[in-house]
Amino acid sequence: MSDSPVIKSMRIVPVAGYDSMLLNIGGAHNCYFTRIIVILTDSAGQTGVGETPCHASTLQLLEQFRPLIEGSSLLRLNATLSQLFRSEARQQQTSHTNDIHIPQMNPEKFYNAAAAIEAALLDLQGKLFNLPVADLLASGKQRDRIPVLGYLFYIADRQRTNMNYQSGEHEQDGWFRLRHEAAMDSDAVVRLAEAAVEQYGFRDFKLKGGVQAGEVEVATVEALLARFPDARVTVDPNASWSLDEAIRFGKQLAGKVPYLEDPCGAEQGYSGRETLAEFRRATGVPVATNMIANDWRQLHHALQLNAIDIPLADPHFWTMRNANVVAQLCNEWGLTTGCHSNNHFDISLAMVAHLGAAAPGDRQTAFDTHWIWQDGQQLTRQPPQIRDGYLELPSGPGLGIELDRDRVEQAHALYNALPDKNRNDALGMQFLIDNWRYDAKRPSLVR
Ligand SMILES: O=C([O-])C(=O)C[C@H](O)[C@@H](O)C(=O)[O-]
Ligand SMILES: [Mg+2]
Repeated sequence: MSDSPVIKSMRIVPVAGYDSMLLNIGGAHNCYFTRIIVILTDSAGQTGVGETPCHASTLQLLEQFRPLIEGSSLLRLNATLSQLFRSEARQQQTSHTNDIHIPQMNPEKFYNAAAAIEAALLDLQGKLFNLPVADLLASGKQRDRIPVLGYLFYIADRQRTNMNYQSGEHEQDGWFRLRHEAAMDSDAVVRLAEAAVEQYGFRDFKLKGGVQAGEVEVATVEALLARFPDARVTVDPNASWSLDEAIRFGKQLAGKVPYLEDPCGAEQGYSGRETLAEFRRATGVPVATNMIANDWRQLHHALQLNAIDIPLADPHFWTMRNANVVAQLCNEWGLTTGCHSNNHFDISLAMVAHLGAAAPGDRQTAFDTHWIWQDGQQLTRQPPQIRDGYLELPSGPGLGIELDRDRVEQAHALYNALPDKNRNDALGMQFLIDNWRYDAKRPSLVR
């Protein structure tokens, strides 16, 4: 024990990358997305890494946790993380919001910070024991490849903005070119899906909804199903449909989609958990959520109401270990395991791969990942690969990835050069619609 490695230093590195003009209820993704990389170095000279969404308050929290992490024993990871969870910062941030997809309104910075630290510690422990992180999660490694879905978006015309969206014009035809081009109708989204299948072999798709009128988005789902009759296709309108609309669209799609994600939310004095329970009863369509079951207390209420079938436990919102516990509960209680995602680099991709690899049982729906929008901007030497619709678990101990230090420094320099460092999806949207403002109950183009 006295020889066990000790954490010598914690480096907190905000980084930025490029994104397409992807539409959601919160507006249009900026041309830049930001993340935080935590790099721990231990007394044996090993490094462990974690990644999490970036926000100024998350950076502050990570700084606050530095004295707890530096000097801690790697073998006492449980005690260190327990201390973190007992900290005042967590007590102050227990409130959760439905606006989880609008990061500037998301108060879960404690979890974001804890998730990055926990992942980096697990990476180090894995290296110490020569085990993959999946084997350090309570259920242990169950598989080597994880089904993931093609996350499709309507894409706005970047040329209508003066923002620094990348063009992809130097790319050959195919996914890497198309992902930068406007895609505002079903035909264009089907073309995107075709290119994504060609590149990654997906059999599952999710359309990010909450953008156009519900009828239009349902028609896009049907167009995808017509083109890929054997695929599993769903839509996530981020609770922008009313309960009545959700039931109407749910009945239309019943039997055709494996689940609907947050089809409705809080309205007229009823909570999102209550309206989703009514939606399930009325339609029989399974419900996935990343909006109303994001901590133990919310999950408990959601399950008591029979409101959901698939908690999309994102390791960045729960931490990897807690998300694995959710997966264990899903397995024991007849629910389905899934995972939410935002734009991310390949360290998060590895975190998600290990989480999926450790989920027990076979009721696992294809995990979300936004990686296809960032593929090519890796911060590691050999990013995990998506082939044939599966994310392959990297081999090697820990998370199985090796940082590319040059690329990390470049991404850090890009972050430092950004004028506005916190995410604001209203900005791009205002080029499309004057004075556009977020409205939780209206798709972003319905104004
Ligand atoms: O509700 C969800 O699935 C998300 O939060 C995903 C986000 O909407 C993501 O697509 C984004 O960040 O725009
Ligand atoms: Mg969602």
